[in-house]
Amino acid sequence: MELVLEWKDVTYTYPDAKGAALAGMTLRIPRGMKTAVLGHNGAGKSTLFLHAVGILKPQGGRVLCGGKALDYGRKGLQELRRAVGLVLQDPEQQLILNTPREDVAFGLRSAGMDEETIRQCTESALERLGLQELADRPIHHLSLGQKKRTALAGVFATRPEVILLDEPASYLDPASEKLLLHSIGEIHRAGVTVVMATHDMNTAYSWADWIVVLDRGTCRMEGPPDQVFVNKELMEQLGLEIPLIVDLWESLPAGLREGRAVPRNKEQFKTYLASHLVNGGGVI
Ligand SMILES: Nc1ncnc2c1ncn2[C@@H]1O[C@H](COP(=O)(O)OP(=O)(O)OP(=O)(O)O)[C@@H](O)[C@H]1O
Repeated sequence: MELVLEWKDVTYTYPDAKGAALAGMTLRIPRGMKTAVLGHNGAGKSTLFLHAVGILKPQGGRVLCGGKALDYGRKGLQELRRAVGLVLQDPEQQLILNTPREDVAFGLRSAGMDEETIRQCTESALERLGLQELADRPIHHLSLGQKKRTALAGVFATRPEVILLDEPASYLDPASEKLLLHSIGEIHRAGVTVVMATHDMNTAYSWADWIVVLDRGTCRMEGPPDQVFVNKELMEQLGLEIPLIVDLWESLPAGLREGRAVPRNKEQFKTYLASHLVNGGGVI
């Protein structure tokens, strides 16, 4: 498993804070996978991300990108920010210019690209995220979901190896969340490793290939979703919900489940039920 990012025993305490935000954080993000970072409020998700882009520097331990320890010199940080993009939870903190087209181009200009490349990369990012029709609309006229997709387009346009999304779906209605998840899928299909902090266990289970579970500044579990979520005891201990699909699956008689992987999404579950249950519950 090739790793794109790694935290090794990282500790960090904010100035004036009582306890450590990261208290010996050791975790791995595999290259190319869709990773969900789970954990309660205050578990350390945002602090983890701020370390990945070098905004915060470990007080103990190390952060690695592509197998190399981060270099906090000016050049090292410039390189790191080309490799790792961060999309903040609140797009208002990320969007600077007046329209999506101007804002996406601004990020590329800051990265020192020539005007023709800026134009091409801007158009391609807007198209990939389905924003062409909104490209020249004033940003303050966009909905929250559209602003979030614009912020994502700005980060994606610079073509980082990995994009970290800090609770991207927060405050979105289901339709806007679906659109945003589609956009995130497009970015992953374009070859970017995508890492998403989320409180939504159902989305994490269906969406992610790799799950990390944080608790009080440490990583308590990492692995594929079907291995992580079957550890009911730990999930309960951490007060995290079991995804509905896993819960329903486990309520089926053991004989029906034996030797089968837990369905990953509603469609797989429905297909399974349709082929195994007939006439109001009889088992074929
Ligand atoms: N700027 C800060 N100054 C002091 N303490 C902070 C600061 N930012 C975060 N903390 C503390 O560090 C710990 C980890 O916070 P962090 O924001 O990383 O958690 P989180 O998992 O992202 O939480 P949430 O789900 O609420 O966004 C918490 O105890 C929090 O109160």
